[in-house]
Amino acid sequence: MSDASLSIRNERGIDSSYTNSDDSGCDLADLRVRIRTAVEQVRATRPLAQSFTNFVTINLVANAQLAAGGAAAMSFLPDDVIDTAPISGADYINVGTLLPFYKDALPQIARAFHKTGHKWVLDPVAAGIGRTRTEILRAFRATPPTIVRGNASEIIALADMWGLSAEAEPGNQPATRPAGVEAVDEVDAAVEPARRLAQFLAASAPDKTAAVAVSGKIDLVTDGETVYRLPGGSAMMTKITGAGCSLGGVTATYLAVADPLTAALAASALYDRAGEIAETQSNGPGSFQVAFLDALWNVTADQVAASEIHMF
Ligand SMILES: Nc1ncnc2c1ncn2[C@@H]1O[C@H](COP(=O)(O)OP(=O)(O)OP(=O)(O)O)[C@@H](O)[C@H]1O
Ligand SMILES: Cc1ncsc1CCO
Ligand SMILES: [Mg+2]
Repeated sequence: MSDASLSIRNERGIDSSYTNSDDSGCDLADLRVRIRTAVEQVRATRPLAQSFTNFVTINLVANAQLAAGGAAAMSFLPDDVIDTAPISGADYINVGTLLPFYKDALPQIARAFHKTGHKWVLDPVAAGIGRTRTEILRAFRATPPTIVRGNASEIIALADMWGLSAEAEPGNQPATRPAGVEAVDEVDAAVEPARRLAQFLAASAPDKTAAVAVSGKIDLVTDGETVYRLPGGSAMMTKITGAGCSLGGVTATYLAVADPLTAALAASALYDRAGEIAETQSNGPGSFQVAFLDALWNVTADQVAASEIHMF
């Protein structure tokens, strides 16, 4: 694994330092093609990505999926979700606000997805908090998602919970947990947990591919082998609720048309570019959210694909 930093100037001139060769001869050039194709394909084919998500941000998740060019459907009933799965390119499950019946409903849905090899994205919101959430997240270990997307503390807590940290055993209390839904850890602290989680997910996937995405000031995406860092976005994204949740929903939208690594990178890059554009066109959290949805719609596939990506 090389620690050579490979950064490419994007169209907005955010970064101009090349500390490695250019994209030629490395996977990054190919990844950029895959990212651009995923963005274009979503806009051309409007894939459905169904969501079972929290009540706080459900509207933003659906609107962001539509603004990215996809289609949305929200449901909380296992029979609904399982019946719709065949026409949903990938599903999104977010455990932010739980009700008692979810303890049976969510593992039932995950088992059905596992049986059919249906792709899904997990957002382990508030991982480590509460017995019910912990039971649900532990149950997913036997029927894992294709992508896990969360903030650093959630990724660390989930890896601990699944016994994937060097010191952890399944069932032990996680070493860290978020403060409510907010991270208390830096993205860099989640590199190893994210890599181990991605390796675990890939080993259970029918085609042996998976990804983990950790959001923050600099996003991190890994397929278990290579770690990618994507800087950018806007601090205003933390002043609206659901930037992360809707990023998970849009990741599922891209997963409907792309492999897990491409889907996670495309969603992160799309959010970074849209956040930057929205910041220049808004005047506070309310107008930022509106400008952000517009930017998700208007940002070009080339802008997303040209994003600054560092590969480690
Ligand atoms: N300080 C920051 N500067 C720039 N972009 C940021 C910053 N913090 C987060 N982001 C971006 O905001 C989006 C959401 O990430 P965040 O880590 O806030 O998710 P989250 O904690 O799961 O959010 P939520 O649970 O409120 O939906 C990502 O696209 C990320 O890149
Ligand atoms: C604020 C909040 N509370 C439960 S879920 C959620 C959305 C951000 O994760
Ligand atoms: Mg979150």
